[in-house]
Amino acid sequence: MKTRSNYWQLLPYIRPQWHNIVKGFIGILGYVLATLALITLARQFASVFGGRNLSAIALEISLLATVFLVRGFFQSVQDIYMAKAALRVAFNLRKYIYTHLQKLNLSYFETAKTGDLSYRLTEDVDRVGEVVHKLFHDFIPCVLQLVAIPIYMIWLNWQLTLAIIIVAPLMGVLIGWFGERLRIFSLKSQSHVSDLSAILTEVFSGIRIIQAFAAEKYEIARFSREADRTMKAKYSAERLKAIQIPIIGFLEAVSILILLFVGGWQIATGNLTVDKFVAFLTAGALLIDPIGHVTSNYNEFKQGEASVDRVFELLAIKPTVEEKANALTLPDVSGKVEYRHVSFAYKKGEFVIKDISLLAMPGEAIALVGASGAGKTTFVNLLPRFYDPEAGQILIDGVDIKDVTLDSLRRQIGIVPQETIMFSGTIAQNIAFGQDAFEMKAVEEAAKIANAHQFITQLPDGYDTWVGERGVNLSGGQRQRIAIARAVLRNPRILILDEATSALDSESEALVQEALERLMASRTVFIIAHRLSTVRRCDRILVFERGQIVESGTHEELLTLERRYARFYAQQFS
Ligand SMILES: Nc1ncnc2c1ncn2[C@@H]1O[C@H](COP(=O)(O)OP(=O)(O)OP(=O)(O)O)[C@@H](O)[C@H]1O
Repeated sequence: MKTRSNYWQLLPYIRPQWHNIVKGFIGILGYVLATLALITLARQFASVFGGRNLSAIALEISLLATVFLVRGFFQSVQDIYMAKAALRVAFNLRKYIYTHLQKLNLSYFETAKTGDLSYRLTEDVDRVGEVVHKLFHDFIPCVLQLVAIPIYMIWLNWQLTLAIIIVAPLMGVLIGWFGERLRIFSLKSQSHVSDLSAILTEVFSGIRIIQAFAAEKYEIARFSREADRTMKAKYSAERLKAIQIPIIGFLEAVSILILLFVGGWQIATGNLTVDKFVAFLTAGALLIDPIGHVTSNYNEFKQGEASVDRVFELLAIKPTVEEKANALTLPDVSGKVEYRHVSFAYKKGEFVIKDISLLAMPGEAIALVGASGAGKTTFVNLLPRFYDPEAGQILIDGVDIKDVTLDSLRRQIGIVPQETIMFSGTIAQNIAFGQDAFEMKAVEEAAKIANAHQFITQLPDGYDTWVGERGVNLSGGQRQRIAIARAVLRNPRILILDEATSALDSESEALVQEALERLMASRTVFIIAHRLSTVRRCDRILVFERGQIVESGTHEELLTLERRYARFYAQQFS
């Protein structure tokens, strides 16, 4: 059971906008006062209307026109400042969530659906912004009118006021009931839409596999099922609104009929003048609009609450790798890496790394070999703190990596992954990834070291060639050399390389290999090695098995041992 609406959590994002909101409120106040002035003028108008005094009528009309103008001016003031406040709330919230997501652990993104995340950051945040806008721009002014106008009406004639508001409690109950049902339908519909968007992201990124497996029909059926659920949930909400509007409309009509009856009766008995009745009717007419708005706002708030819930659900996820409050900046290191009795489990109790100790000296190249699932990737992922170990310590140059800022730690570690991801931008921007300002000369130098300069200069726009989404296609070997250039430019003392397993043509492989060797020179390197040439050339080879290092030594030493590595070598590399 939810006790407190997540809407309250929006308060810290709304508060900084107070100056815009105050300006908007001045607009609202002016607007409500002008509305009350309209009612008074309507009463005066009714009293001069039958009097054949043309100049009095003209004066009243010009006064009415002026009040309408003033009212319009205040409405604009309110519109401008409230829109500004609401858009800023949405902007800040979106930025905050995005920043928060960047801090979450890899493990979160391994299970999260990217389509769903995008939906929450775009559509859901937009809807939250709309709700804030509606609240200040529509709801609060309407509520103010719904308070001010009835007070004025009571002052005019309390019996008539009573007649008009007699159905209000029933209306309130109905609006509340419909609102809650709408919130539930909305939550369902939003979760279906984001599932839909998750399917789309999955499908378009895996379209090759889908076509290769001739799974189009299967995917179309899956998409249709989800689209159908989305449609049904939306239809349920629309059907509910379609029933609600005439019911509320009928209740409004009933209250007007009661008003006409009581008014007619009071005029007949001499307890009410016609001009007062006209003023009263004007006030009643001016109430219809705010009642309609408050009803639809309430529905929108209930629907919007689903988005607010989904947005704050993201913010509630806490990163498990956290920086200490007093974290230090890791100074430039020489590259000595030490693992001390390190154990790690993705799931409680299921250890993937079991009590490993290791000392890597600056400049040492260490190959990690072993069967798939033995824990090699996990082991290296602990170094940049993508995960934190359950037990043990990892030190760089004698400093515990938990004592330093993530930024300063990760800046000292270069990673060349198996699959190079290209971000939308130019080749130069991709090499200088993560830097706003970079020297073109340095980028070119890095590309030269990475054996990438030549193919880049042959591209139509050279270093300015657009890659990534809808950009130029690069081969596997070219992408790898870009990744190497990225690492060269960063110039880290420690390197993590995950050698690509996919076969490159021999020319490309030679170029990549040469680039890697230049990159590795004089750095501490952990390389998940698949190529025999790499393994042999490393200073030390670690053989992983079920989360432990079972053999360690040079290629020759391990071969003479004639144990796992020798078997492995015979199977894999012969
Ligand atoms: N994010 C994760 N969540 C849960 N378990 C995981 C996760 N990543 C890896 N594992 C498990 O941890 C174990 C070690 O995996 P890891 O990827 O480190 O092995 P590896 O030796 O690098 O294998 P490969 O060469 O296939 O990449 C495996 O049993 C794997 O299923």
